[in-house]
This record gives sequence, structure tokens and C-alpha cells, in this order.
Amino acid sequence: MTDAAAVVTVRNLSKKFCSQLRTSLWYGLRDIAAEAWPGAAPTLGLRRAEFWSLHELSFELRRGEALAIIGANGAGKSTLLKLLNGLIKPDAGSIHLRGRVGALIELGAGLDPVLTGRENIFMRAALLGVGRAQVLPLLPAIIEFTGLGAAIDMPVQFFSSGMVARLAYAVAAHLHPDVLLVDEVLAVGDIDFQRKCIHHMMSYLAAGGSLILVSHQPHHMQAVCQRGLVLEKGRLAFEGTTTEALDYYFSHQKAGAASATGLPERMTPTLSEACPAFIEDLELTGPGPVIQSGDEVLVTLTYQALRPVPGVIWGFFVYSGDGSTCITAAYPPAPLALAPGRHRLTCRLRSLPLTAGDYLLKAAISDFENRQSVALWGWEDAPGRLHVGDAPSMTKNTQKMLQQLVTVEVEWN
Ligand SMILES: Nc1ncnc2c1ncn2[C@@H]1O[C@H](COP(=O)(O)OP(=O)(O)OP(=O)(O)O)[C@@H](O)[C@H]1O
Repeated sequence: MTDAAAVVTVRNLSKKFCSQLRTSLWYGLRDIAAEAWPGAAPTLGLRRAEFWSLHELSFELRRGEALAIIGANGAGKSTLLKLLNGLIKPDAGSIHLRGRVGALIELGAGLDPVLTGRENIFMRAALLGVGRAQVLPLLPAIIEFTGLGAAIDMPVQFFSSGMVARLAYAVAAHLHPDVLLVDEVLAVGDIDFQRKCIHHMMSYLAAGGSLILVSHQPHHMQAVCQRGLVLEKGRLAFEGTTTEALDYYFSHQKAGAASATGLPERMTPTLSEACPAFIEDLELTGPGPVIQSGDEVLVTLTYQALRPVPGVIWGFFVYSGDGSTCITAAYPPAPLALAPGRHRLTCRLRSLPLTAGDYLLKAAISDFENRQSVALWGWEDAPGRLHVGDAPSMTKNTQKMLQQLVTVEVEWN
């Protein structure tokens, strides 16, 4: 049964694709012929070279709710949004949508490169069923939101991808859709635009709008969405709160993490006079199973040393995927000596000043006098990984969500 407050109801939705172009064309012709033949049944199962891009997916989205679609590359996220937006037809199952849909899928689609940004606003609105007379009073607000200034009167073919994203989002957002579908649009925008979109999504939701967001940025999903669906090879693998869904996704990704993220495996060096010490591991542990923003965190560096190595200091770095440094833990004030064998060094961060998301880690042991490194861990070629889960008090604080650089209070043991 369909929930009365549901604006999107999806039942047993399936979509298959064919991995071979020629076979796919042949199947297409046969399907058209079968459709034209009265009483002919469509081919429901998979034929040779076909695979399910989406298989038997069911969920509902209610008014005022935001749903994050989470999954690895090729999991079926964009296929789902294209089906919801009517760009492609399902092979089985049903979709019920109430009200007008605003969609940001395949950014360039629906824009005429020869027309200016301003002219494209009218064209895109027309595609969404909104006429010129209705758009005119909204025009100043749309142009203001794009932040494009004089560039709005430039042909769209000269726009950067970020400028296209600004234009597309501004139009979709200002036409008061009942359901907004957003596929990775934030990824191409700059930080300022991302912040603006997140603010907009929050006020749109507060005003009763409904949103489905596809993103590879956990902190965007955390900031905006209450619920998350995890897709694995086109199937629903998990459904829960955004935090639960992200935790599920990251914990199930770990097995293939090195290949899935493109992070190479770290090599273990052999101890020798030329390499008297190496860092075996760097671990951050909080009070719970998932480290959260604001947690007191214990940092443990495990090293192996061939012989005593005097006069060293150590430190670690946390940085985000785009390379900006989030934490540079200053080296401790006084030098220490590494003892031979396998040992640990620890320090404590009173309150982890990182927002929910994924980070990379590096650590170093350096000579105190000349600051030359004695041992490095997880450097550029193979950094470590840190996942920070959501702390409820931080979720709504967009400013903090988007903070880039923080200072950190460290107690060196
Ligand atoms: N038109 C198409 N023809 C054939 N295969 C397709 C087509 N569109 C998508 N696929 C396949 O369907 C699967 C799901 O693709 P989809 O784009 O939905 O993944 P996604 O989860 O959005 O991935 P990403 O995170 O990389 O954007 C992939 O294996 C993809 O190659």
C-alpha cells in the first residue's frame, strides 16, 4: 500500500542494460517489434550480455524528507535518478511521483550551447513545464543565485562546468519543485557554491520540499539527508539513517578498499642501518565503534626500530581528498628516543575538530635537530584512511561542516 504522505513511491523497480552495443541494438529492434505485436509478452529475464543496472528496488520518499543514494561507481545511482525523471523507461516495477520534479542530472543536458545563460533559463524552465510569464518575476532571484554576474549573457558553450552547474541548480531550485533530484551537481561547484546549495536545500526541505541526493561526498549527505539507501550492483543493500547507511557503506567497502579507492597498498620496509626505523601503523580511536566529530581521540603510532634512535620527534597529518590540510598535529615540544623493537607512541586530541566525512592520514618521525625524516608512514603514494561519522549536534551546523582548516589541541604523552 502507498503511504498517503509519500511523494515518491517506487516498487520493484528494475532496469537492465546490455554490455554489447550490437547485441543491444538487436534486442532493441526485437523489443519494439514485440511491443507492436498485440499480446506479445516483454522479455522479463536477462538475455545474453544483459545485466541489471537496478533490480527490484522499492522505497518511499515523504514530503519534507531528504534521501541520500549511496553506492560505489556503477552501483545504479544515476540509473535510478534517470528513471525517476522519466529520461529512461523501467523494464519492470512502478514509480509514482506526486507534483513537479526538478532534476539536476547530466548537467549539460537540456542546455543549448549557442544560447546565452539568460536565454537558457527560459528554455530550461520551459522543459520543466514553466512558461516565460511565470519565469519573468523569478529571473532576478535566479540570476542572483547563479552568482554569474555579467557572464549570464554569454553563450553557454563558453561556460565552465561549475558555471553550468550554477545555472542548472539555480533554475531547478527556483521553480518550486515538489521533488528535487540532484546527481553529483555539487562536485563541480566551488566551495562557495556548494555552501549556497546546501543552505538552499535545507530551506527548501524546511518549506516542505522533498529531495533525493546522489553524491560521493559524505559530509554533503550528512548535512542534508535524514535517510540513506545503499545500492550494491543495482540492489538495495541497506536502508537507514544517513549515518547508519554511510557506516554500512564504509564498513562493507573495507575489504576491497585499496582497489576501490585507488589507494595503493603500503610496502613494509626492511630494517637496516640505512633504515633504522619504520612506522608500521597509525591508528585513531574514539570512544565508539565509529569516530565522530567532537570525540576525544587517542592517536597511536606503532613503529619498529633496529637500534635506539635518539633525538626524534613525531607528528601526523589529516587532510581531505582535495589535498587541503585539516589537522597538522605539531610535533611534541621535546625530542624523544625510539627504543629498539616494536613500540607505540601516543597522543590525545581532546575534541576531534573534523566534520563527518572521509580523510587521508600521514605520519612522520623526524630528526629533532635538522627535521629530516627518519621514518614516514602513508605518504603521498599510499596514505591511510580515516572515516569520521556524524555527531548529531554538528549535523545542522553548515558552517562547521564546510570548515577547511582547524587548529587542534594535542596532549603529547
Ligand atoms: N545506457 C547504458 N547502457 C549500458 N549500460 C549502462 C547505461 N547506463 C548505465 N549503464 C551501466 O549501468 C550500471 C550503473 O550505472 P550508473 O550510472 O547508474 O552508476 P552510478 O551508481 O551512478 O555510478 P557513478 O557513481 O560512477 O556515477 C553501470 O554498470 C553502467 O555501466
